[in-house]
Amino acid sequence: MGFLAGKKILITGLLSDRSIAYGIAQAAKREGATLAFTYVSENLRQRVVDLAKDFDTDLVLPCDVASDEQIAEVFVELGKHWDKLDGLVHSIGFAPREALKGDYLDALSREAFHIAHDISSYSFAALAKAARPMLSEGASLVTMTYLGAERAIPNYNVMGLAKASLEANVRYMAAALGGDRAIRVNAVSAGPIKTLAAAGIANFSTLLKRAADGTPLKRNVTQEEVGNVTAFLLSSLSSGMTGEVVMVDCGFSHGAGAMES
Ligand SMILES: NC(=O)c1ccc[n+]([C@@H]2O[C@H](COP(=O)([O-])OP(=O)(O)OC[C@H]3O[C@@H](n4cnc5c(N)ncnc54)[C@H](O)[C@@H]3O)[C@@H](O)[C@H]2O)c1
Ligand SMILES: Cc1c(CN(C)C(=O)CCc2cnc3c(c2)CCC(=O)N3)oc2ccccc12
Repeated sequence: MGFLAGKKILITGLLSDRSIAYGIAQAAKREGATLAFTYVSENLRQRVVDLAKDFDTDLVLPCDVASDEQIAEVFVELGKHWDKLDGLVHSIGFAPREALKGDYLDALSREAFHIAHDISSYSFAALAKAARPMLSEGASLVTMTYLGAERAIPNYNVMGLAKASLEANVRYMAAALGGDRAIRVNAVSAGPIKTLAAAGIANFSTLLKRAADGTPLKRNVTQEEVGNVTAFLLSSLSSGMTGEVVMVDCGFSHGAGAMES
């Protein structure tokens, strides 16, 4: 019997088999959870339906988090299949590509700031607001953040501000939901991983190598490892944790190597 046996969990952000959401789904399925997924746009539906087959589910719903209607519709539709939701995984981040390269101020615009915060931070609270009526006693919400929230990492730029906002969101959502059915809210801060969101980022391979060399474990973290910690945060094994950001980065952020980078 896995430690997520009988849990009904909605996972957003599944795009490929390299997605962090894919690693999360693998761990959650292994631990006995029943899964549902969302996809951002119609052209990606079949791709996500096919990926969802790896997790024995055909519950795959459209959700562009820029749309309040689509967010609301997710939980109306989900409510037709599940009477309660035990877990929600927010694995969504986006800023206009041109904002993630070069000098922070040169790359910054009001629109890039707005989009990054809307899609990468507000969306987590928006999903929680819409899910709230169907969340079970002891339900757990988890989002994905990055060290760029705390440190000025070259090129991460306005995404760092959005992740800082997301981490504050975790604390305020935990405060709002804790007294209400003991619903918990936490974040996993993952080290760099070569996913589609990382593709096309200038010098990403250098960043990966530097991260591996700079960590106590001398390697990069994997989707599976992020998935295992996320599954733990989704389960009652983490019942004493809420409002927390957990580093899953092979020790990079606390290791001596971080000073050299
Ligand atoms: N890859 C890394 O190095 C890394 C490290 C730490 C944190 N993260 C975070 O992990 C999360 C998942 O990213 P990933 O690395 O798995 O890449 P990914 O490209 O596999 O996933 C990103 C997801 O965001 C979704 N998305 C983008 N805009 C959206 C919108 N408007 N509505 C709904 N969904 C939207 C995409 O469809 C995709 O599924 C992101 O929050 C990212 O910031 C990634
Ligand atoms: C690590 C790291 C990542 C991975 N990571 C933690 C992320 O959070 C990915 C963020 C991201 C957000 N928006 C977009 C893209 C990536 C690329 C495609 C696009 O058009 N928009 O992205 C970086 C960008 C610059 C520097 C480091 C990194």
